Amino acid sequence: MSDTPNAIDVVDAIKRYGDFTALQKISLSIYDNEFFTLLGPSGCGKTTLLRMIAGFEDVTEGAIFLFGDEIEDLPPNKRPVNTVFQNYALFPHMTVTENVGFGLEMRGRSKSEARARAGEMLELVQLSQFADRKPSQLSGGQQQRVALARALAPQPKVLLLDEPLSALDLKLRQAMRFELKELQRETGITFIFVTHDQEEALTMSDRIAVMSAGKLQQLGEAKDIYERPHNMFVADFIGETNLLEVSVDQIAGGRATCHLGGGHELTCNEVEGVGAGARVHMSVRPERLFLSDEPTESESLKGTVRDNIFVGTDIQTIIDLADGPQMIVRTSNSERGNKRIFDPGAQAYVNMEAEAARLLVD
Ligand SMILES: Nc1ncnc2c1ncn2[C@@H]1O[C@H](COP(=O)(O)OP(=O)(O)OP(=O)(O)O)[C@@H](O)[C@H]1O
Repeated sequence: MSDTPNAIDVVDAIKRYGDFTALQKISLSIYDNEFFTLLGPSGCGKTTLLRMIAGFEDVTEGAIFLFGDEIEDLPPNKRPVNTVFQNYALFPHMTVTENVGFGLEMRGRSKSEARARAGEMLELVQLSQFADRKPSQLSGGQQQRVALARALAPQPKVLLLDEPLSALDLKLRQAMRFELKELQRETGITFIFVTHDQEEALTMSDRIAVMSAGKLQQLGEAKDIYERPHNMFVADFIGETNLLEVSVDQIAGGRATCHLGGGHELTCNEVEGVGAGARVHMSVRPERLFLSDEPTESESLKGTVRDNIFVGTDIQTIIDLADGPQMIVRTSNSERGNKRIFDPGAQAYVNMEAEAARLLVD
């Protein structure tokens, strides 16, 4: 790591509202220039954490540092931080340029300076041709880009984005993901993005903090969180997964030997915190499974195909295991040449490599 201080360090931060603890001793660091996402279901405390960074909420216990300095006593308008909200909050009677320049004038910049900077920002978000329109004459996506331009205009070091895409329809939301990511790269500003949408988080973020019930569940790069979830909550919340209850018999050489309820033996990846004798869940992603009519050299579990569901990009096969619950196998259309699909009622083996099967700490 370089000597550049982290953009944000949250150290043992607790937030209480009366008797209710919204955040339970959260510690995390956000690097400078990073696209960082706080991801979790409604009510998990992501907005609370964002508002504490912005200075709209105080920290009950613990501390938050911005580029190495504690910010406890710094009011929101003195922090080098700006926020983009879900509902844009544009001024309806002002033009696009006036909306973008407004905050600058409030900060004491001259009218002409504010206009010039607004022009640059509108170029950045590719809205120069709409500079003289009123917000009501723009689409939802364009309005959100004006809100972004306005938030970026004062050159914050950190931009906080609170579910900024949730008011947009799906297609626009998907297009805006790339725009936001590009904007972050171009400006080099640290983005802290709040969402409950795991796909949004996976596609945009350098790193993701997964939260639930006021606790940090896991922090890591998107691929890492998807492929190596630490616990049941993360495995279940991010993407789709098969969860099987297993007993751990032995751990050796980075692999765990386990068995299912009916006794069938399986080899899984070893996971820190899980020892021999434990009864835990094993998670395996549906796209890491394949079907065969004979057992293979991989881990093979016998079952009966219940149904095949066509979901556009792939086929979802639901299979009742002889020795356990149902599993879902996903076969992408591009793999259908070399992976078999079985008709409902057929006997088949569900196969997985040991490295795809992951034990979870509950
Ligand atoms: N001012 C407040 N007084 C009391 N409780 C609050 C207050 N603000 C938030 N909470 C509670 O704290 C918890 C976390 O809220 P927060 O808004 O941070 O969740 P969130 O993860 O951002 O959810 P959402 O995605 O629904 O916005 C919730 O249970 C909420 O009801």
